[in-house]
Amino acid sequence: MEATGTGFINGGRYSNWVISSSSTTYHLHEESPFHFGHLVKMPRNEKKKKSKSQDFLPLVAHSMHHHHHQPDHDLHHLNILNQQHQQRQIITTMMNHNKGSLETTAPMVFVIMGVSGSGKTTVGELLAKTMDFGFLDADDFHPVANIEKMSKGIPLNEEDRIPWLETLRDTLRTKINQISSSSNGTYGYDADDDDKKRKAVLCCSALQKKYREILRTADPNYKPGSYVPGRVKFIYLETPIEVLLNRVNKRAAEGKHFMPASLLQSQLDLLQIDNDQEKDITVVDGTLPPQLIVNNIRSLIL
Ligand SMILES: Nc1ncnc2c1ncn2[C@@H]1O[C@H](COP(=O)(O)OP(=O)(O)OP(=O)(O)O)[C@@H](O)[C@H]1O
Ligand SMILES: O=C(O)[C@H](O)[C@@H](O)[C@H](O)[C@H](O)CO
Repeated sequence: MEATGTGFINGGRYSNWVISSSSTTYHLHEESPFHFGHLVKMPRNEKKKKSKSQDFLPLVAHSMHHHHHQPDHDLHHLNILNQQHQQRQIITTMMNHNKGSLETTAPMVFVIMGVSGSGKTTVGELLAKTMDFGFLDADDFHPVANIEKMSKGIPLNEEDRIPWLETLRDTLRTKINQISSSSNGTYGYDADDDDKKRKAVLCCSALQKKYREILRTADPNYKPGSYVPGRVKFIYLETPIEVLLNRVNKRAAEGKHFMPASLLQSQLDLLQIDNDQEKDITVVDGTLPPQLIVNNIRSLIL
């Protein structure tokens, strides 16, 4: 992902900032009467036109707005850290436009996703440890029947997955509500509070777009079907089949995991990534050593 400024930060207002990932380009723009920003995909021809005026000044830009009616909710910032010419990191709190009010949408839950063997647990645990985030493994939320089914080499179907995903959604929602409410309004030290404030990493296959949509709705402000980046963020571990087969065969031979290697193909068949619409998916190279993957995740989205 990289930030390309095609405009300027002007007295706390931004205009024409372009944020792009390899496959998608978004355009932050203003809408009157309030200066809220939201993300819209920029048409390709506009992308070309704009690129002439791109300005790669190394900068730390910070923009904040207060909406005069609801100061607490109308805060929004855009932080852009340009480190080197080629390597830019974006830390951005995206805006949600919801009936005229603004909400901050800093990610609170990071879903590490991908097929079996892509390294979700390995990377997720390391990320959580490094960032001092909480750690959740979706496998721990499967009913016994699902685990038994997979152990027998039978892929789960929709009826098996939906209730499981709904349980995960509810768990994430509790987490998001805890973080939101513990960050303000309380005084004095509460031993539980530190834990409640911690963001979370969830490892979950989340293979299909509709499955991810269930997890997105853990964010109480997420409007289903809108695909506006919210508090749930996805990180996809992209790993080629040869590497996956190697890993799951090795794991099966060691008898370390309930998931047989034979189920990998069924997972690959289901895998669906809609980068065009799903702006909240960050793709990382899953073949690197775990520590490097974690570094990449941190530099891309944290
Ligand atoms: N980046 C990596 N480099 C090398 N080996 C890895 C990497 N990530 C994971 N592995 C190895 O691959 C195997 C699968 O990893 P892991 O259990 O983390 O994957 P997973 O996506 O959580 O799988 P599942 O969905 O089946 O639980 C393990 O043996 C692990 O040690
Ligand atoms: O959706 C699914 O088919 C399952 O969740 C699987 O992805 C397993 O849980 C996981 O891969 C094994 O650890």
